[in-house]
Amino acid sequence: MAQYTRVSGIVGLITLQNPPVNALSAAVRQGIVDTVKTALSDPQVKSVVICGQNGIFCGGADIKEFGEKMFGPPLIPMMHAIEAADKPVVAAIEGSALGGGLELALGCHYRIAHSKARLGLPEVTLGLLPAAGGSQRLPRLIGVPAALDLITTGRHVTAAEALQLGIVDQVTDHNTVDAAVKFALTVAGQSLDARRISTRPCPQPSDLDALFEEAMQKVRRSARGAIAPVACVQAVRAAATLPYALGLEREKELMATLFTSGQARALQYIFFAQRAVGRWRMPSGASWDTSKPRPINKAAVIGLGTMGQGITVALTQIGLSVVAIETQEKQLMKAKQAISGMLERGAKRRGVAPPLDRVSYSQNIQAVADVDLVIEAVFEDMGLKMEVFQQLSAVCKPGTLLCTNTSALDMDQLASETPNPELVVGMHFFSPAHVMKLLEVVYGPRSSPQAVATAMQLGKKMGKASVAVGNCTGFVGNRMLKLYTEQAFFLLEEGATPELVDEALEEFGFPMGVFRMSDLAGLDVGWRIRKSAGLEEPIEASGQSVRIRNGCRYSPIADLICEQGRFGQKTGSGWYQYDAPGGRVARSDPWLHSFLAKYRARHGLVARGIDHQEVLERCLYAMINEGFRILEDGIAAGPEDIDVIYVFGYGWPRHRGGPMFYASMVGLAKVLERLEHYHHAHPDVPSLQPCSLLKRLVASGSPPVHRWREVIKKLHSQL
Ligand SMILES: C[C@H](O)[C@H](C)C(=O)SCCNC(=O)CCNC(=O)[C@H](O)C(C)(C)COP(=O)([O-])OP(=O)([O-])OC[C@H]1O[C@@H](n2cnc3c(N)ncnc32)[C@H](O)[C@@H]1OP(=O)([O-])[O-]
Repeated sequence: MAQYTRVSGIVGLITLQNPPVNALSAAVRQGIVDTVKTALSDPQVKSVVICGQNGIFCGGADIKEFGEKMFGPPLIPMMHAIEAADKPVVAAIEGSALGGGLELALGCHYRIAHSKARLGLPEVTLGLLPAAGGSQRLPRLIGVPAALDLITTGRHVTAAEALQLGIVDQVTDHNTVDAAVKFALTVAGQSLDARRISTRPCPQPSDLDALFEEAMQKVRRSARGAIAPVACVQAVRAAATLPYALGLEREKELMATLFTSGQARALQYIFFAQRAVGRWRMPSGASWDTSKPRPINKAAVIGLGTMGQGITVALTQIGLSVVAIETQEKQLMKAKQAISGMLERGAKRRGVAPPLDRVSYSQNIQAVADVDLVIEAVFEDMGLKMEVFQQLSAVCKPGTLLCTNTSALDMDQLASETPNPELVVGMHFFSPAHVMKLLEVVYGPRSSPQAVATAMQLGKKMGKASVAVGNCTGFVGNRMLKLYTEQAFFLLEEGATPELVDEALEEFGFPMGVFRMSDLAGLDVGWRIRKSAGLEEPIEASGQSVRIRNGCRYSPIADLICEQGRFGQKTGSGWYQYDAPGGRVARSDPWLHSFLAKYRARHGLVARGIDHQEVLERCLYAMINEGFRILEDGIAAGPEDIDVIYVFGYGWPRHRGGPMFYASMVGLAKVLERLEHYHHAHPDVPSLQPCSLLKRLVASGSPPVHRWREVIKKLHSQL
């Protein structure tokens, strides 16, 4: 829908109306076509202004229409009609002008933006490219290098940067529509030839081939198998080498290769999943729209190790006053320096003053008496954490929310240490806490919906992808990761090498394979968790094989190399070799290969050929199977929760949508068949036994992923 009015006597004002972001749905496109025609044929009108309702210009094409049959006027002729107009058309940009929204503005003759506006062509983040002339007009307006940067990254630019790049003609701090109407009055009757961007020649970079070669190498390196960034480079190249009309044809061709691709569907699924997880629901029925968060003005962080420091920075950067507690003086001094450094660097990037005065430091837990929320981030030891929660219960004012950053321990056991377990939730950050986007908000059986609502809102304010999950060992992310890693260890026993496993996973799109990631994180972390889970080597006298734990197959390989002091990068060797402790470059290690050969010989294991397909099926399907168990247990409310956790916290390649979406793309029947195949081959590995929810979904015809919540709900209602 688009509304037409005449203002200031001679200016036709067209207002896009499609809340919340004025997306270019079929109805909006029809509205634009009609109102532009009205304005151009209205003799009284000398110039036109296009703006958006509710302080936002336009969020682009309507992504919700992508899966459906397209109807209504197409975008490109609509943009051409505006550009070809014989009256100046001015875009009044407030809030956002993104994707088709910016392309609409590029079809106009002038662009006025509010100083807080954000502009960009983020189509690549949806597995697409700017397909309404944007890949042809933007290079003509701002040059090839700048256009390549914006189109291949999809990043949003501020109004100030848009002015500097030449995307907009004016920036205002006042009412943008008024400014645009005033501007439209001044350009009425002026020639528009030079303002029609598509008619301009594209500025030619000095060495075009070298520039595009470098751009293509750059996107191929960072894309990790994503196809849209490559197509974006090809589209911009068309702008630099072809006349506009032929370039537009090329843009259309390339878009056709992307539009129906699995990657585009995966990326658009994640776009909506990221928004869906904000509409959280607990098994009790309490949910985001029935639970009011508490206001949080002052917070505290207990324990200033790496995680505590990052959490302090994340809280301070959103304007909270933070009390940072560390009992060890030396560590406190070290942390103070690190936190100040992170705050200064963050402030410099945002061009603001560093909020150092918002953090106060103390060794005395009494200092948290007047805060609204506490996040405990001390060493991962239950005894120590229980002590801290006892102290907090004694010190904190009534109603203070007590949160733990534990990554695997039972947060409900900690709640038992307080008189108000309803005020206890987990806030599981990922390292570095002020950078990583994921936050698992963990609720126990006694956590109040208000406590969950407060933690979720705080997460959103910190710019986190916050996901509400139930309390269990490892919550969602680490619980699934355990099965992924376990299969990788079994594959080593059966003949694989760390290199082969990592190669397969990195080819799939993970930034790092399981063994390189483990060397980065430190093998001792996993070793400590396995020990605290009682998985130490059985007493020889027990006669139990070292490769059996609790009656199930177990691989002690990682424990054995930890016993050698090989903890990964930090010790200079782990699954790979490094030049020195702290080295970053992983090199194959002959010692480890001979260790594996001796290990297999000692346990009578015969190495066999293992290909990439088996690595993916074993590691990913075991993880996915556990994902179905998590849904069955109600620990996660829907597949979107699991997929957002893996994409934003565990490096799952975004263009593959997340483990559960990937399973739906592969086909649930295929995943079930392969799991049954591997479980038959490895009956002593219960995690390979297909989950009943998976079987139920296959039996009910493998419904699409967005319909799984219904099946799960029905399942839970029958339980
Ligand atoms: C031809 C052309 O070349 C091509 C092919 C294209 O143009 S492809 C499209 C390119 N455009 C984009 O990539 C921009 C995508 N949107 C955003 O980045 C953000 O939304 C925002 C604009 C910066 C606002 O952020 P926000 O934080 O204030 O609100 P929100 O929670 O994100 O969004 C509020 C609600 O609006 C929904 N929504 C947002 N953008 C939408 C869009 N383009 N289409 C449909 N729905 C959209 C969103 O799902 C949510 O719904 P619900 O969850 O409430 O039901």
